Amino acid sequence: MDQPTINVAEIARQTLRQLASRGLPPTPENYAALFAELSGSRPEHAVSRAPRDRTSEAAAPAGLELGRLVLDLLHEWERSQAGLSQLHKRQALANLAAKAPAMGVLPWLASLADLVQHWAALPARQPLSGAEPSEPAPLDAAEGGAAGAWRRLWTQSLRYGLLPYCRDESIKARARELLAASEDGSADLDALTAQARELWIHWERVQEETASVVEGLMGLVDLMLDHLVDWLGPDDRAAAQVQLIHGLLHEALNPEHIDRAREVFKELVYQQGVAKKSGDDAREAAKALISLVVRSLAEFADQSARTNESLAQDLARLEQSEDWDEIRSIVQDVLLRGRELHSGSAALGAQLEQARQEAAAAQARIEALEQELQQASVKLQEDPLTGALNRRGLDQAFARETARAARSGTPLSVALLDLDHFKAINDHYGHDFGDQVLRALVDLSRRLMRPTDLIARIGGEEFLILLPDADAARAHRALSRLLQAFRTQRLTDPGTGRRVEVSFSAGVAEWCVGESFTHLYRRVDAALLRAKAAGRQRVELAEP
Ligand SMILES: Nc1nc2c(ncn2[C@@H]2O[C@H](COP(=O)(O)OP(=O)(O)OP(=O)(O)O)[C@@H](O)[C@H]2O)c(=O)[nH]1
Repeated sequence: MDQPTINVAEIARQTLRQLASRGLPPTPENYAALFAELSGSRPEHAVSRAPRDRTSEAAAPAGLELGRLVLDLLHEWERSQAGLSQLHKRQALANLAAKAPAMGVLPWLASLADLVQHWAALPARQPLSGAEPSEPAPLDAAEGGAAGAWRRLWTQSLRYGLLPYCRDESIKARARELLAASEDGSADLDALTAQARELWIHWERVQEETASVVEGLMGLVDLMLDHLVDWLGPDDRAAAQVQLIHGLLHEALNPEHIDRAREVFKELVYQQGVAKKSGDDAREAAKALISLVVRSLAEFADQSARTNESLAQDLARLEQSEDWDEIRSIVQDVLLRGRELHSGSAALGAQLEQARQEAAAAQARIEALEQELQQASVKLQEDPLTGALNRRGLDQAFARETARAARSGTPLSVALLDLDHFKAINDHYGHDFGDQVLRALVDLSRRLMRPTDLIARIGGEEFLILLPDADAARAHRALSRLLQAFRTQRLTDPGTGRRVEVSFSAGVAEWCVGESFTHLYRRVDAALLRAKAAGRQRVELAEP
């Protein structure tokens, strides 16, 4: 026979009505018993007809005591069991709740009791190493919850923000450990916090160590560079390069400066290598020449000693000889020895001349090599379009000139120039004409300014001029003259043949002893900006 379909919600409503109409206390036991009665299932508990009192709960039938169950559930919910995450617990309860409508209250409560019993049977989770032995505060790992979002944020920060940048293996290992623990949804929050705290303390210590290593290395580099200048001797160029490296490393320790310092150093090492090779070659050639001369002189002396001895014998023979034929033969011998001596010295002369020529050729080769090196080094420092110094050349010139100015106590000024409306000139007359303007400025500055002044192209249409032995006022006058000449020079429009007037704006500053290039540039750039803002075609003095 078919079982009638039970409407659980309707029975639940009827149960509540019955509880009220029978005047029963609304205890879970009474509700469960009445529910069973109405639904036709076997009543597990007798309905307590007495008004609710404290003893009635204690007297609830064995097997399922709701109060106990609730307390146990609470306890197990808060406890951290080994191998059981909060997420698992939440899911288990959610699953059970979903089954409630189909199960009936008592079987459902029995399942809940089973579940709680299962949790209670699990041993407590061990706290993570380093954690304080305190009551664990579980991490709420529910995927959609705020705690879950925080956990994801935290683990992502560790994974993508910290781990890839850990150079120190010990930090990396600790961060990995912490990441693994954080990703395990069952991790205890207090333990994680303690572990994270340890990581940051360790991180701080490693950073401090790294900083002190860098500081120590910088001290060492300083010491080495100082002594390098002494070791290199009176080589102005090399000393300027060393000074440049020094300055670069002291301005700001960033990869760009370190790269530039490394390049300058490589060039210095190369130049010193070539200089040493040239020195070695010259020494070898001189040694060969001297040894040849000594050998030849010894041979000559030997030969002349032998000749002298023979001559002495001939003379003795001559003094004693009375026979004309013998005398004639002695004279012939003497003449022969004289010729031998002469030809020996002539051969020696030829040998010496050949050795001299070889030494001269070696010397010429060395000079040519040095000249090539010099030219290659100059090319490396030149802007190919205008022939002005490039940034690299300027760095070296700045190091050299500031060293010279500091040594001699003479002033040094710089001017920063920027062509006016150069974009419009390019757009209107074409890029080739623009290039011509750039070259014209460099040529003019070389013709008009002192031979010791140096012009460098440091940007598209930006130039920097170094003016040794010029204070700010003098530099200002020099730049104003250059501007005037630049504006009035003949530059013709390639299309119409008409004269085109071009100009520049400039800032001028006098270098203060010890001032870095960056600082000086900032001052002179501010003056240039003022010149632009004031209408262009002018030279402005920088603030001290
Ligand atoms: N012909 C040529 N033009 C260059 C070169 N390098 C940079 N330029 C141009 O220089 C122009 C610089 O323009 P802007 O920075 O706007 O400056 P500007 O037009 O001179 O304006 P102001 O400086 O404010 O007077 C750009 O059009 C660049 O294309 C180069 O080597 N040759």
